Amino acid sequence: MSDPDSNAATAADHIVIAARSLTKAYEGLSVVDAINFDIVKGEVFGLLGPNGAGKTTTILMMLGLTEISAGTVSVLGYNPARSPLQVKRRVGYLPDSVGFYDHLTASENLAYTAKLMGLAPAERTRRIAGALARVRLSEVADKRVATFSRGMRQRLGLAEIIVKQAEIAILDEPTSGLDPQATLEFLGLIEELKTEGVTVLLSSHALDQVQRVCDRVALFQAGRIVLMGAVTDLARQVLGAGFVVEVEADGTGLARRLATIPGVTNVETLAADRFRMTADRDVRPDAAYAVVGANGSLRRLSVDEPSLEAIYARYFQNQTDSPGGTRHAA
Ligand SMILES: Nc1ncnc2c1ncn2[C@@H]1O[C@H](COP(=O)(O)OP(=O)(O)OP(=O)(O)O)[C@@H](O)[C@H]1O
Repeated sequence: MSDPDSNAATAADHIVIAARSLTKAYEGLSVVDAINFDIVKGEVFGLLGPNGAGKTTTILMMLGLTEISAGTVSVLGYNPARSPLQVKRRVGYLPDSVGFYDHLTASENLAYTAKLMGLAPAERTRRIAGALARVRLSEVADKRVATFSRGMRQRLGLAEIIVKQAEIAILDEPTSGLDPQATLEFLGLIEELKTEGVTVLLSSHALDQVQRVCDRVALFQAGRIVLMGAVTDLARQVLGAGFVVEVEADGTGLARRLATIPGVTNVETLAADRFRMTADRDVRPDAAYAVVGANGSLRRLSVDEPSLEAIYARYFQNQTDSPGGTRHAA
C-alpha cells in the first residue's frame, strides 16, 4: 500500500477496509497490537471479544477519531488520519450511545445531517422520508427525539446512515439494551443493508446475533486478533468439528458407511437405527447417499450447526487450560 489516498477507486472495488500492523498505544502500552485484516465490499464483519479487548479503539482509528500509533488502516482507499472528512462522508457510524439533538424531532435531526452533507432541499426531503420509512419511524418523524426509546434511537441512527448513503456502516454494540422484538427488527435492517451492498462492521457481545448476520468475525483478545474467519472455519479450528448430524435410518453396515464420509470425525450409534455424526461440515447429503448405498430407508436427518458461543467458550477455556498460549489463527 503506497499511498492509499491515491488509489481510492481500486481499493473500493473489492477490499474496502485494510488494516496492516495497526497499533494503538497509551503510554507505551498497546491496547491494539499490530492487527491485520481485510474487509471486502458487502460483507458483514463482526468484532468480538471481552471488554477492553480493543474493538472500539480499532473502530475509532478507522474513523480517524483517534490517532494511530503505528501501522496503517485504509478505508475505501483513504487514510482516515489524513483524510477524516472523506471517510466521514462515506462511512456511517452508530456508536454505543447515539448522540442526537433531543430537543429536535427525528426529521430535524436527519435534516441537520443532510444539510451538513450539502444535499439540496428536495433531495434532503426525499432521502429523509425514505430512510424513516425503512426503519419504520415515519409515524414519529415529527416527535422530539427526547421521547424516543433506545430502540427508536438506534433505528434513527441507522436512518442517518441510510440518508448518508454510506458505503460502510460501523455499528458499535447496536442491539445492547434492545428487547427481543427490537433486536430482531434491527438485525433485519442490517441484513437489508447487506443486500444493498453496504459493508457492515458490527461490534457485539451477543454471539447468537453476530452468528446470524455476520459473514466473518474477528475475535479480539488483549489488543490482538486471535481468531478470524467464517464461523464454520473457526469451528474447525477451535472445536475440531462443529457440525452434529443425526440420522435415523436402517440399512446394512450403515454406521461403517457413515464413518467413511469425508469430514466425519466420529459416528456414535445411539440405537440400532439412530446415529450421531460429528463432522467439520454439513454432511447431510452424503449421509442420505450412504443410506441409499446401504439399501436402507431414511426416516430423519437433522443438523446442528456449530455455534459461535461454543467456539468462544472453548477458545477461552483452552486459554485457561494452557496459560501463555495465545493462538494466532488469523
Ligand atoms: N483514552 C484512553 N486512555 C488510556 N487507555 C484507554 C483509553 N481508551 C481506551 N483505553 C484502554 O484501551 C483498551 C481497549 O479499550 P476498547 O474500548 O477499545 O475495548 P473494547 O474491546 O471496545 O471493550 P468493550 O467491549 O468494553 O466495549 C482498554 O483497556 C481501555 O481501558
